[in-house]
Amino acid sequence: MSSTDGTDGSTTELSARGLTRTYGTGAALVHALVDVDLDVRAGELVVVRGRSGAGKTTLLNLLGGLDRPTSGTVLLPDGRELTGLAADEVDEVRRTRFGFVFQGFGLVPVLSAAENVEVPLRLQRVPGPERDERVARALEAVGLAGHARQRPGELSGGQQQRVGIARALVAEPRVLVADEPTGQLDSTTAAGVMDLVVDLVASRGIAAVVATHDQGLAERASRVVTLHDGRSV
Ligand SMILES: Nc1ncnc2c1ncn2[C@@H]1O[C@H](COP(=O)(O)OP(=O)(O)OP(=O)(O)O)[C@@H](O)[C@H]1O
Repeated sequence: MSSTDGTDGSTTELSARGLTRTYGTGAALVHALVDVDLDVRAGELVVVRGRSGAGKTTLLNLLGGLDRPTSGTVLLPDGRELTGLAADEVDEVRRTRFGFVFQGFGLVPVLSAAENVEVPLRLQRVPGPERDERVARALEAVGLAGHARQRPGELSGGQQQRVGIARALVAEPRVLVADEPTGQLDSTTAAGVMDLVVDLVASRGIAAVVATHDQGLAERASRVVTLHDGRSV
């Protein structure tokens, strides 16, 4: 079941209301995120910008169910509140609905590119032959068909992040959450990875939330959210 309340009939994949996250107490209290509302629809690329410490990672972690807000909610299209689910239900939602891409790639160094991409499918207990086929397709989609057997240490930074993107997309998530995915890449390589993200969002109709300082990506976004001291401005 899914709600279709976008003006073009697209599904609202995530709906955040009044998201607030504080850390610490007393004099050490930090207002990392304050009263943020955000809808992310299928086929949309939402870019989150803001200076270091503005709250970008905090927002992405709450949207992706990696952290819980101090107050506020994140609603899923089936009507459930992600922020109100038990830990095992959140894990299930993360496995089946989300793909994550990280600044540091997050690949397992002793596994080949293909084995890294395979991890989410193993977690979902997808049978072996189907896993192989889907991994091959995912690597091909990110332009790495010929690199399946190489380990991360044998790949360039841009290639490693492409493996990270293939891993995020192999289980066909509805939402891609990427926290500064090109933060460790030179500008030319970063542009290639961003092109890939834009293409994949458009061709697969997934929703993407990307925290980045990349001006080029912001210009191609469906929407830009700018955070300042935890507030959307
Ligand atoms: N676990 C934590 N405990 C205490 N304070 C935290 C914690 N995590 C984040 N903060 C604080 O919350 C604020 C927002 O941090 P956040 O990491 O979301 O910012 P950011 O915009 O992602 O920054 P960057 O661009 O440097 O990654 C900062 O003031 C940070 O110091």
